[in-house]
Amino acid sequence: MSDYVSRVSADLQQRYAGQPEYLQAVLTWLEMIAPALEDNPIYERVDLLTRMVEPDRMLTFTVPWMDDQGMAHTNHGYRVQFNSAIGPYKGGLRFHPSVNPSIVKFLGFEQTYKNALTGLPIGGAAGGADFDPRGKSSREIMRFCQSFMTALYRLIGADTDIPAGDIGVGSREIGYLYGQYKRLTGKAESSALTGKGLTYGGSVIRQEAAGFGTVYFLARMLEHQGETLEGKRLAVSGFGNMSWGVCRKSAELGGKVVTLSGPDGYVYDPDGVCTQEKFDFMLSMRAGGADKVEPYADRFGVEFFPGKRPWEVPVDIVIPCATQNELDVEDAVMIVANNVRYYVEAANMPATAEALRLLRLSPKILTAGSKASGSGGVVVSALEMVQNSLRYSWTRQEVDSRLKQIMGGIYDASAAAAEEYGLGYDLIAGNDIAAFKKISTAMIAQGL
Ligand SMILES: NC(=O)c1ccc[n+]([C@@H]2O[C@H](COP(=O)([O-])OP(=O)(O)OC[C@H]3O[C@@H](n4cnc5c(N)ncnc54)[C@H](O)[C@@H]3O)[C@@H](O)[C@H]2O)c1
Repeated sequence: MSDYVSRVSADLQQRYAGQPEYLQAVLTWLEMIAPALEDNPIYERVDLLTRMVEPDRMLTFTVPWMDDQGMAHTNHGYRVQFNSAIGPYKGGLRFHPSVNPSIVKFLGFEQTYKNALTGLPIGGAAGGADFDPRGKSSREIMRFCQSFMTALYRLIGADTDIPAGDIGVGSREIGYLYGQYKRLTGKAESSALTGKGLTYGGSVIRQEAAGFGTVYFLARMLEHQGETLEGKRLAVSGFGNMSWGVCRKSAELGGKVVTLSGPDGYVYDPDGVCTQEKFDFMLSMRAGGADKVEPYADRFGVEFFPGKRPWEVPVDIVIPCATQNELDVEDAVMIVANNVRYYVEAANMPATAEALRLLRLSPKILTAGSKASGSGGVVVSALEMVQNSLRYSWTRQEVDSRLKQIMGGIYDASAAAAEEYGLGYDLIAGNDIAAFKKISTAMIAQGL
C-alpha cells in the first residue's frame, strides 16, 4: 500500500471510528483499486482519494409525523450527496430502523461507483430515515413521506439530485414523495424522482429492473464459462423487490430459485420460486408490511427454517438480495464447502469484508460485486430520466433490451479492466478500477 493510501485510510479510521459500514465500503474499495494507484503521483498531488471517499455534503433533518391515533413521532432523515463528477447526484432512499449516518454514507459511496459504469451521466447519492414502515397504515406512510419531502425538497431536482427507492421505499412511497414535491415546488418536474408510477412518468420494467439486471450480469458470467442458467439451482435471500426480479428472470432463463428469506428465517422450496402464483405471493408478502417470509412456507407447503440464513443450502449459484453484511465468514466457508460455483451480489455490500475476501480468492467460485451486478435498478432509473426528458415512453421491449445491453457493457468494462491490470477474471476489482478511472478522470479535468 502506498504512503498516500495508508494516510487516507488511517485518517478515515480515526475520523469515522463510529461508522463501521462506511469504513468497510471504503477500505475494501481502496484495496481493490490499489493496482491502478501505483506510479500515479497526480492522485496525491490533487488529493484525489480524500475527495473520492468523502461525500460532497450531507443533510440531517428531523421528520415529525402523526400516527392514526393522533400521537406525534419524530424520526431522523438523511441525504448524502456523495459525488457529482459525471452528473447530478442520484441514489435511493431507505426507510428502515437501522438507517444512520454510517449506512447512508456507505450506500452513497457504493452508489457513486455503481452509477459510473452505467454509461449514463449520473453521480452518486443516498438517503433515508430510521422510520420503520412495518405495521404502519397507508395514511401514516403518506404523512411520513410528506414530512420527509418537506425537509428534503430544497436539495433535490432534475439537474441536482434525483432520489429513487431502496429498502422500504417502493412505488407507493415514491408516489407520496413526488406528490409532495410537486405541491411544494409548484412544478411537475418528473425527473426529480425515479421509480414513479406508470401513469405519471414512470418507466416500464423499473420494478423488475434491479433483479433482471443481476441475472443479465450472471448470464454473461455463465456464458464466459460456456454454461447457461438452464437447470441451475439458486439460493436467494430476501423476498422484496430485488429478490422478486431475480426469481422472475431466473425462471424465464430456466433456473430455479430454491430459497427466500426474511428477518424471521428462510424457506426452502425444492420446486423453485418459478410460477406466477409464487411471484404474486412475494408481492403480497412485501405489500403486507409484516416483513416475514414464513407465510410463504404455510401457503406453498414448504419447509421454514426459523432464525437461519439460506447460505447453508447446497446450490450452484448464490445471490444475496436483502441487506448489508447478511453473509459472514462462517457462511462463506459453508458456500465454498457446498461447491457453489457463482457468487453474484444483488444487495449492496451483502458480505462482510472477510467473507468477500474469502469468496473472491477461492479458486472454486466466480464472484461479482454489487457495484456491477447490482446496478440494474439504477440503470432503468436513469432510462426513466431519459424518457422524462424526451417526454416519451419506450416500450417494455425497448427498455429491457437497453437494460440488457448496459449490463453487458458493465460486465465488459469490468472484465477488460481486470485483464489490463493482470488480475485475471477478478470482476470485482476490475469493476472498481474501471469506475475509479472514469470518475477520477472527470474530477481531475474539473479542477479543485
Ligand atoms: N430496489 C432497487 O432498485 C435496488 C437497486 C439496487 C440495489 N438494491 C439493494 O437491494 C437490497 C434489497 O432492496 P429491495 O429494493 O429489494 O428492498 P425491499 O424493501 O423490497 O426488500 C428488502 C428485503 O430484505 C429483507 N431484509 C431487510 N433487512 C433485513 C435484515 N436485517 N435481515 C434479514 N432480511 C432483511 C426484507 O425482509 C425484504 O425481504 C438492498 O441492499 C438494496 O440497497 C435495491
